Amino acid sequence: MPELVFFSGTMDCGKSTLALQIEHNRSARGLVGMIFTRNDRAGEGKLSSRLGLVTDAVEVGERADLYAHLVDHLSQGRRADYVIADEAQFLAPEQIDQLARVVDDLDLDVYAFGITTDFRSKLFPGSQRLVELADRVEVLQVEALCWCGARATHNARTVGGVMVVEGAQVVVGDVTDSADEVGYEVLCRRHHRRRMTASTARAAALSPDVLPVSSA
Ligand SMILES: Nc1ncnc2c1ncn2[C@@H]1O[C@H](COP(=O)(O)OP(=O)(O)O)[C@@H](O)[C@H]1O
Ligand SMILES: Cc1cn([C@H]2C[C@H](O)[C@@H](COP(=O)(O)O)O2)c(=O)[nH]c1=O
Repeated sequence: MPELVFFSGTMDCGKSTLALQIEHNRSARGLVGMIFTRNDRAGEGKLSSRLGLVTDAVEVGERADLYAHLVDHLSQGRRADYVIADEAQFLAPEQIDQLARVVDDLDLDVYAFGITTDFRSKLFPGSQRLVELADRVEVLQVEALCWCGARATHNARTVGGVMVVEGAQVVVGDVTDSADEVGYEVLCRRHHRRRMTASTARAAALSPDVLPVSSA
């Protein structure tokens, strides 16, 4: 039975790498994938991993109909044996419904990859719809780690290493600690709640005046 699978995790946990591996293994056996993405850091129409691999992909516009795109593609006599959708958190809920229809009506497996929650730990609308509709939600096995060593479960947005909690939901960026630009850092829930990034923790450790963090 074809499935809609949502591979979810924090930033930097290997989602795009896994997407590229799935693509590689299937294409090595002669299968042809339809690869969708939206707002990849490497630029329009790219699916890229931090390990340096990159492949071409169809850039999904805000109003694109993914089901119609596949029907058009197939009715032109072109092949698609499975579908990959990276950065799926950026898709609209209707586009996730279209992916579910691809599974049910076109009998294709759809593998969607994305972060579940934003920098405020709120669900992205696309990810919410995936959790609602997916046959399976898979958490990636390679753990991203918080600076404290615990499993990272949350994404923080930073400016100069300092966590911010206000701003637009979508700001394309990387897990970097840049002085002025927006960056991201993965944290465990405890340190996300306390707004404690690696650099604020370092600063606190160096300050003799700091009191232990309360349990509040
Ligand atoms: N230099 C490196 N050596 C080994 N692994 C790396 C290196 N750089 C990144 N990685 C791995 O790649 C992962 C990020 O992969 P990527 O597919 O870009 O993540 P995601 O799509 O989830 O944001 C990191 O968690 C790490 O496991
Ligand atoms: C937390 C969060 C992230 N983003 C952006 C930043 C990146 O461009 C992508 C995630 O890509 P990755 O391959 O999973 O690292 O999402 C955002 O726009 N808003 C956020 O709150």
